[in-house]
Parts: sequence; C-alpha cells; structure tokens
Amino acid sequence: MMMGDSFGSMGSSMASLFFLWATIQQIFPNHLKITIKEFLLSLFQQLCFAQRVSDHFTNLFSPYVEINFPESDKYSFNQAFSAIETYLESKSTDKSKRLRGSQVKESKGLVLKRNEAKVRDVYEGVNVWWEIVVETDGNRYYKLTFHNRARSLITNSYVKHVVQEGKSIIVKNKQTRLFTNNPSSQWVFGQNMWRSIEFEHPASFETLAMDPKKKEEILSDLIAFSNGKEYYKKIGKAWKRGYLLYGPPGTGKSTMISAMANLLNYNIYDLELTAVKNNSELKKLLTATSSKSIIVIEDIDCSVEFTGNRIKKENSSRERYGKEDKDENSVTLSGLLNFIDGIWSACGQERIVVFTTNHLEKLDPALIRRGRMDMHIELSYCTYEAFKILAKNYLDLDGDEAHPLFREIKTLLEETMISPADVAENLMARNHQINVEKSLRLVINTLEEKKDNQKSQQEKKKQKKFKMFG
Ligand SMILES: Nc1ncnc2c1ncn2[C@@H]1O[C@H](COP(=O)(O)OP(=O)(O)OP(=O)(O)O)[C@@H](O)[C@H]1O
Ligand SMILES: [Mg+2]
Repeated sequence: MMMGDSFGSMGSSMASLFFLWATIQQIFPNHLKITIKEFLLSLFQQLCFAQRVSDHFTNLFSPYVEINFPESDKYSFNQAFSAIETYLESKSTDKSKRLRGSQVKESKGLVLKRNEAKVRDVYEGVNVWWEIVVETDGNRYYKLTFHNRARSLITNSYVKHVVQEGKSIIVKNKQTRLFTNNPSSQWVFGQNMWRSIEFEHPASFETLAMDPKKKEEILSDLIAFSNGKEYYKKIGKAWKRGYLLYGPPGTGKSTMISAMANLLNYNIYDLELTAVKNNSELKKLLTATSSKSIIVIEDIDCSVEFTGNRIKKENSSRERYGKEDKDENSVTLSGLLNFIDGIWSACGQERIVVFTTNHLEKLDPALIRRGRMDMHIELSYCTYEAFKILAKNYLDLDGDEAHPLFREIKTLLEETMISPADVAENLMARNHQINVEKSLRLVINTLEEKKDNQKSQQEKKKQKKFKMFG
C-alpha cells in the first residue's frame, strides 16, 4: 500500500523526466545533445533523489504507522518475534499460495503453515499488514503497518493479542523433552548439566486407572495452577506447586507424572539425586531448569539423606571426604527445602515439583508437612473403579458391568491387594489379538493366587504375634 504509493510517485517522476528530455531534444536539437546513456544515468540519479524526497514526504504525510519487531534485541532473542512468526504462520492457510509443511510433534501430524513475506490481518474490522524484512546484514524484523486511526486499538490490544496467541500456539506445539542430570564431572563451564531426549509417552489422565473423583480433583488442580499466573502474583507467592505421589510399586506414580507433562505440555526434569554431590550442585542444576517444567525426584525415600537415616549418612559422608562441613559433601534436606520453599524462585516460574515414594512413613516430616508439598496423592491398589478404566483401555469394555465376569472380579478386588500394573499385565493383548474372555480369566486367576498368598501371609503374621505375646 505504501510501497504502491512510492512506486507511483517513482513512475510519474520517470515519465516527467522522459517528457522533459524529449522536449529539450526537440527545442534545442543542436545545442543540448544528450546521449541516451547519459540520459539514463542522469535519470537514475534523479530517480534516487526523487525517491528519497518522495519517501520523506510519504512518511511525513502518510496516515500509516509502522512498528518494527526485531528478531534480536541487544544480543538477546526477542521472544515477541517468534510469537509473531508463529501467529502469522497459523493464520488461515485457505487462500495462501505459499505454504510450508512441518511436523513439530509426531503425534500431531503434518502441519501446513503460511510461508509468505507479507500477510494482511484483520482485527476488529481494522486492516493491518505484516511484512518480514531482511536487512543486508542478515538481521530480520517484522514490520507492522496500520492506519493511524487505529493506533490505540493496535498498540493497546492487537499487539498483545498477537503475542499471546503466538505464545499459546508455541506451547501447544512444543515438543516436550525429558531431561536427566549429568554428573558434575561432565559439566563444561556450566553447560551440559542436563541431557535430554524427546518425550513421547502416551500416558494421559483419561487412561490413568484411579478413582474418578480423585482424578478430577488432581486435573482441576493442575489446570488451575497452569492458569494461575495472575493469582500467584496477586498473593505474592512463587508460581510453583508441589505434589507428593505415594503408594506401592506399580500403582501409576510414574505414569501420572507422564500424564501431567502431556496435559500441560511441560518438560520433565528427572533429577537423579545419587549423581548430585552437594547442595551447591543441586542449586546449579535446579536453576538451570526452564519454566513450564516438572522437576521429579523419584523414590525420595531411597535418598538416605531425607529419611530417618540422616545422621548415619552424615557420618559416612564425613568419612568418605574427610571433611567436617556436611553441606559441601552431600545434598541435604535443607538444600532441597530451600528450593521447594521458593528461595530460588527468582530463577524461574511455573514449575511443578513432584516427589514419589513407596514408603510415606520413612520420609522426614519436614519434607512432607502441609504447605511444602501442596498435594499428597495416594496411588493405591487397584479398585473396581480403576479396573473398569483398565478394561476400557485394554479390552474396549465400557460400562459398570460390561462383561458377566466383572462381578466376580469386583468381589475379588475388594478382598485382594493387586497393583494396576499387575492387572494391566493380564489384560495386555497377546500378539495384538484382543481376547476378552481369556484376559478376564487371567485377571481372575492372578487375583485368586494373590488372595491365597495374602491370606497365608496374614495367617503367618498372626501366628508370630501369638507366639510373641502368648
Ligand atoms: N493407575 C494406573 N493406570 C494405568 N496404568 C497403570 C496404572 N498403574 C500402573 N499402570 C501400568 O503399570 C505400569 C507401571 O506403572 P508405574 O511405573 O506408573 O508405577 P509406579 O507407581 O511408578 O511404580 P514404582 O513405585 O515401582 O515406580 C505402567 O506402565 C502402566 O502400564
Ligand atoms: Mg515409578
């Protein structure tokens, strides 16, 4: 539009110059001889001058306003640039003739994106034009042009809308990654602390077998957390949330962490504490994690420091390093608590901390006191409610009594402790052939076996007690 104006004025300057030359040639055929080459050179010089003057006047009187969004801003990446890029790429591709195919996530299929240097957008009935400009030194910026009339609408709300929309598309399409910490011997100048791989786990809350009410409660807690930026700011608390998942092996603790990551599109930082030498290393590792992430410490009871064996561990660490200062030689409970309590909150926001344990009773009370871990989630042995979810996942059986054998399984589940992992193992199709009857019979057999074992173990315990006190 403005470019069109410039070209128009350029064309009219050229025509008038050519007309001038022809007139001069006719009036003074013998006095002022200019060759066509000289004329073109002069024309070019005139043109450049005319263009500069025209640009100047166009800018001076143009009713249009421009805003530039450079890709980098003083050596740092301008995040608004990538948000704008994503937003523009996502604009309707129906009429676009230049498209780019890309795949950000295997599960999300091929995505067609707009691939044009200039894009027109309409916001609340107002036209705006975006153009990607590449300077001679390779620097890029997005130029936004709009009519001065819409100045306050565009600067106050449209730009904000574009950046927010772009960022949310980035989050949606983000390929989540699973990070694991490297031992400090492999760190190079504060780099290489974490190694990562693409995270492609199919776990979801939908397929997670647990009490539906409890599941709903956790889901809404997670969603409220992820939308809670303003709320956390208002109450003056770091935007973090801690979950303690506890329960016997195979009840879905790790599966739930994967489901959380998939739900929120967060990265997972799986912190292996045995590879961390001391609090200082722990601090460096944690500060190197990005926001929108889940920091996981699995089997926290196995990190001896945090259990009743703390004193024992301190002594042994002193022996190992021959030094007195325990903080220098080991990760301590207080080091970890500092992180949870948000002392290092300045180094990142929107983070979830998850601890898992098989033995809640072994943990130091300081670690699990309310307020520190916001939610304690018990993942228990398989209930009938959980079984129904597994039957739906594995056998496509949907409903309260979707199969006559369900009733028997229900009674057995009430009397037997079996993990969802053990039930799932029996429901798993052999050679991808679902055999409902056979799978359910297998579940019943396993349940009966476990029931007998558990009964005889209880008997033995009773006899032992009887002998001790009797
Ligand atoms: N609640 C559940 N819902 C659906 N599948 C489950 C559930 N619990 C376990 N499973 C199945 O069992 C497998 C093992 O479960 P998972 O690793 O999540 O258990 P865990 O509680 O982390 O065990 P551990 O304490 O040994 O680490 C999973 O891959 C999943 O297939
Ligand atoms: Mg686990």
